[in-house]
Amino acid sequence: MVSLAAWVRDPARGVDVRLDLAAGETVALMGPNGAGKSTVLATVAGLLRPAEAHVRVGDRVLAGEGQWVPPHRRSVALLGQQPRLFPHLTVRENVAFGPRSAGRKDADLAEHWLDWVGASALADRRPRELSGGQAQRVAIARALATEPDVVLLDEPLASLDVEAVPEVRRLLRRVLAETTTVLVTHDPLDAMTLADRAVIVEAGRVVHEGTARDVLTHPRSAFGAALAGVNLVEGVVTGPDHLRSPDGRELAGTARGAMDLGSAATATFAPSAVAVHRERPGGSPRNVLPGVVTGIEVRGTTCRLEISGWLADVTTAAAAELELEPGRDVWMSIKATEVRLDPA
Ligand SMILES: Nc1ncnc2c1ncn2[C@@H]1O[C@H](COP(=O)(O)OP(=O)(O)OP(=O)(O)O)[C@@H](O)[C@H]1O
Repeated sequence: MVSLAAWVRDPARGVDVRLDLAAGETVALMGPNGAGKSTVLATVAGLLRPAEAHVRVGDRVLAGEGQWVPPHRRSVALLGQQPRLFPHLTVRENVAFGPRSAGRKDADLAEHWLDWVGASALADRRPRELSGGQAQRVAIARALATEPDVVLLDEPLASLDVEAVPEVRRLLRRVLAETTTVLVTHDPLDAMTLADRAVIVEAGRVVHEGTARDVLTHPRSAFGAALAGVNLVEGVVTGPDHLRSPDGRELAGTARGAMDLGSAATATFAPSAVAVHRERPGGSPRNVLPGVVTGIEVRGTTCRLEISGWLADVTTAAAAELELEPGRDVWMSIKATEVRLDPA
């Protein structure tokens, strides 16, 4: 196994990111939409040639120092959300394509990798005759059949049906164990369970890197906090147990350290601590704040809502009953005991 070092600088896209992976390491590359993740992967794969790129795999220079190695000679496999199999070729021919282009006539190679992903029985089918999970397994076989030094996975589970995810995830775990891999994912659980390290990029820059657990449990950015499933509000101390966010929202919480009036602090609270109402709730000592629903993600029996920048988890039944939809005005209530205040 070999190391990967990449420095991608693309002023046109506002991207300036360095990645260093030890041989065999798996790094989860995470960040909001437009942060630059795909730009980094495409550059390493040789599909994009930004203003400046230095890419080294082991002791081979793929980009920089006057070199630009074309994609098919990089020994770098990129697997995206969509399997992108050739529609007119059978599954076997799809898997054999990479090694054949590289001059390897070894017919057993395709069979070997199809077997490895548990897709031997599908060898004579065309891509249109495959389910999403099957097609992604074949795409993994096709990527591995070239025996790449580096594997780049761009949200490989994102477009799969929920039922197909566990099997493909299991397969990916085996891939990761055998190669140097960059995994772009939005799923904190995948980052924690599949990756050795996580690198968070925001607006084209690395803002945090470390073990996945550390990055996700001690988030340094609103994105990291949202990933970890925690609301993180940065603000100013306005009372012994109070914080005001830059947009003027006041939160009462439980202080975990000395809170000096006027100093910076953060409030963190779980999405499950947020109750959502159509009408302004009265009564008990709670934080009661108005908001607008900006996002809804159904996750089985629960529903993750984004309400004016904060995350709230409600049951799917409750979301239906409240007729929640993007644009809807709602009220959030959060118990002060559920809001943790930390001096910055
Ligand atoms: N073909 C292009 N030409 C110019 N700018 C682009 C192009 N594609 C993307 N960009 C810009 O480059 C920046 C980085 O985009 P990139 O696709 O790398 O982000 P990303 O982190 O992969 O996002 P996502 O999670 O949405 O896939 C963004 O500002 C984007 O608008």
